Amino acid sequence: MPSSVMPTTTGAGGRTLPAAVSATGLRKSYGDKTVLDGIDLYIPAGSIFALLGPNGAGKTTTVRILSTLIDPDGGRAQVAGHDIATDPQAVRAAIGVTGQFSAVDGLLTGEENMLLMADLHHLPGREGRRVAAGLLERFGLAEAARKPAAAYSGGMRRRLDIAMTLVGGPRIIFLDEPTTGLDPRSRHTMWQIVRELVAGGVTVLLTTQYLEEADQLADRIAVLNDGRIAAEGTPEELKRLVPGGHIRLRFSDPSAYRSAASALRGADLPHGASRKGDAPADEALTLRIPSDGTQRELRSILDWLDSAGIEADELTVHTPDLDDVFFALTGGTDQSRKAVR
Ligand SMILES: Nc1ncnc2c1ncn2[C@@H]1O[C@H](COP(=O)(O)OP(=O)(O)OP(=O)(O)O)[C@@H](O)[C@H]1O
Repeated sequence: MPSSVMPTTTGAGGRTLPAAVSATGLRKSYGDKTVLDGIDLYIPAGSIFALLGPNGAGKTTTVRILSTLIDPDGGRAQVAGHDIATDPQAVRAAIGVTGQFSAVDGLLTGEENMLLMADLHHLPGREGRRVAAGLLERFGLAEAARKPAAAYSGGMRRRLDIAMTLVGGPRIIFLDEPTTGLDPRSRHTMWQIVRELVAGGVTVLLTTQYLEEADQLADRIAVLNDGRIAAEGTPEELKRLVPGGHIRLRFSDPSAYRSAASALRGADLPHGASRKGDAPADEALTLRIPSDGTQRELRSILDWLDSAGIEADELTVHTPDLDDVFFALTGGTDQSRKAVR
């Protein structure tokens, strides 16, 4: 395939989706330590893809390979339609990368940092100033633009870092742990920034140790563990991989609750739900019916509720959260669970 042709796949409705990033069989070892043991990735243009994994899983190594900072020992990858091995310059021209170690120079002001990037991208002076001012404004840094970046908070530095990445107008952005160490407010601001980037047509590959972050942002998630992709899919698909989903019925009338609970005990529900469905003794008057969360099962449970004359005041579907998935897939201990949160 010529290096300028983007690989494609057939998406929903038979549409052909161009890949912003595609990789097959990426391998990397340091000495006798295998860091990546054959990674395949497919990231459609205009989407957010999260590489989720514990410390040392190989996330940064993957980003460094895809951004041509290091060579893989094996496998192939294309970024923006360019082969990382044969056309690294074109790859670099198409991407922006912000890493765990930021490019921000603390001695320079925010504005000076931006203008330096504009210079690096050979923007003429006036155009450079216009782009810099626009991005500083967009990222809420206009007021602090004349202050040295060393005086910025962690969240401001991270925003400046992304603003600097955007000076060259990249169509694909790699964000390596963009919110590690940020407080909840700054993390939410960063999430909003990522969403806006993608709304503007940019493709984002982000690495994260935070399950909630992947859940909030990503169209698709790959769980990286021990140098391999343990599972890949939409957040909802991943959550369906592990048990723990249920339908919750809440009643306000205690007698309706009691009769529903007794009907449920004798019921023959899908998914073996009936016997376990008689929820905890419950002051909140709720019943839980185990469910895999699929449309088919939900429909049959609703049909059964109708036929049994059960009408709850509230019905909610609970899928297992990514915590459940992550620890099922990575075999994490309580110790690593703490480290990952
Ligand atoms: N240059 C190197 N030399 C030797 N080992 C390395 C090198 N770079 C990475 N490693 C090792 O490769 C493994 C994966 O590292 P990587 O930084 O890709 O993980 P990560 O998933 O990004 O983890 P973290 O969340 O801690 O950043 C680690 O065990 C690390 O020590």
